[in-house]
Amino acid sequence: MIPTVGFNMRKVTKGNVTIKLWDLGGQRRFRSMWERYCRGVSAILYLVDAADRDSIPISRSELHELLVKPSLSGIPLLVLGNKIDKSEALSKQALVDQLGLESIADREVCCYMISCKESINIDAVIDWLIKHSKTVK
Ligand SMILES: Nc1nc2c(ncn2[C@@H]2O[C@H](COP(=O)(O)OP(=O)(O)OP(=O)(O)O)[C@@H](O)[C@H]2O)c(=O)[nH]1
Ligand SMILES: [Mg+2]
Repeated sequence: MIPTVGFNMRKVTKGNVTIKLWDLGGQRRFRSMWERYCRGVSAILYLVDAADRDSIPISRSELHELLVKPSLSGIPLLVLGNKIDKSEALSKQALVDQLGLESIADREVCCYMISCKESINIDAVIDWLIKHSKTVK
């Protein structure tokens, strides 16, 4: 698989709900775009590699830097710890602690541990997104 270069847009339909998703590149050179694409959205989904323990401090600072933007205040946040199929993956509690999620007080925050590879908890993610989607005219 190729890392996201810039961004991709996808529409996902479940039942009678269609969700428009922007997949933003995580590489350093794309991070300055995040705020622009998060403005006005129904929810922000922040996906981290829970098995890449060395990168968690950077994920933490980039997340908190994003969330202080006044344009994004109050937007619900779903943090996903991916790759739980790997033995070195952090536990949910360790991820929540290391990302400093408890300190986020200005919005709804939720965290799920998932595996894209083994399709673990993906349904819960889609249900959360549907619950937080806004109806557009
Ligand atoms: N073991 C395991 N590998 C995964 C899982 N999800 C993705 N990968 C692998 O992780 C690598 C990176 O995935 P990508 O989707 O390309 O990367 P990305 O995280 O979107 O990267 P950016 O777009 O740059 O943020 C690929 O080799 C994937 O096959 C998972 O749940 N478990
Ligand atoms: Mg990507």
